[in-house]
Amino acid sequence: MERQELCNALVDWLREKVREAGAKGAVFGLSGGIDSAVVGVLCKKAFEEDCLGLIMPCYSDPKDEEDAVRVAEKFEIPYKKIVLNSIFDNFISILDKTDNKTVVANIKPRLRMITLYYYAALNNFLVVGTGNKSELTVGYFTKYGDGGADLLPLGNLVKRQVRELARYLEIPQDIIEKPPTAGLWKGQTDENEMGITYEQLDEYILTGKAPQEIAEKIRRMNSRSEHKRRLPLKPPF
Ligand SMILES: Nc1ncnc2c1ncn2[C@@H]1O[C@H](COP(=O)(O)OP(=O)(O)OC[C@H]2O[C@@H]([n+]3cccc(C(=O)O)c3)[C@H](O)[C@@H]2O)[C@@H](O)[C@H]1O
Ligand SMILES: Nc1ncnc2c1ncn2[C@@H]1O[C@H](COP(=O)(O)OP(=O)(O)OP(=O)(O)O)[C@@H](O)[C@H]1O
Repeated sequence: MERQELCNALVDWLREKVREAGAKGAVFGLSGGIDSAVVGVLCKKAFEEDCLGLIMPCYSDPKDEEDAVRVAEKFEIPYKKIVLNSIFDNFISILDKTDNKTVVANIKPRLRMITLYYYAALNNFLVVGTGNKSELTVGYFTKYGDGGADLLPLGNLVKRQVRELARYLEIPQDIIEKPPTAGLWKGQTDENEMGITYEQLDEYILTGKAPQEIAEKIRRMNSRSEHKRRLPLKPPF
């Protein structure tokens, strides 16, 4: 599909799904990264003023917050900033301590999910998530954290296609080129943590081609994360 055609189709799809739900708009987290910038611009095109970008720093890099504000202002996306630092601190202070940084870091996307659903209910909006096909394929998201959403407009696009769409939408170049990161701890990057590059992952998803070792790793990650892409299991009786 041509980029313009794809953009229009996604905007129409968002409107249709929101209308079918009896809702009137969309709320989404604006992180300062490319995925949420694309989602924000698509939602603005679909719902005009009936959309809301939430900027929710939780000990996040201040540069990301600046980038999120820059996107919101450039595209006139209504936005609100909600700092989650103190609720995060309070929350971990009542939990058992652990050295497992992923377990602790996953609280951040889950606090954002709670905040997004609060504003969704307040405004009769749906929560629009930013997950793309590359992340979904290998389960690179927090279950019921950033994975908790009502609609995933980028869910059938690999990261490379999201970048193409971002260029078409005129997302600032430096945001398109930032190394993708979940921002859960200092220095984290998606590619380092996953142990594969988006180029390898996207190529495998689109063509089935990858060096054997990489293909096996992707298949393993896909199979281990199956539980994140389905509803919780229930007994068959
Ligand atoms: N077989 C199974 N059947 C049913 N449930 C199963 C299960 N295996 C684990 N689980 C459950 O899943 C939990 C583990 O999943 P989860 O809590 O998500 O934890 P986990 O997958 O370990 O961590 C999330 C990963 O996503 C990354 N991330 C997070 C947020 C945003 C982004 C991004 O770039 O956008 C990336 C993050 O850096 C980390 O590597 C277990 O604690 C367990 O409750
Ligand atoms: N500080 C934040 N404020 C608001 N929303 C956030 C923030 N951090 C993450 N999110 C939300 O969670 C989603 C997952 O973001 P994350 O930063 O983990 O990686 P990503 O998948 O590379 O997305 P992006 O390219 O938008 O940063 C974001 O797209 C955004 O919707």
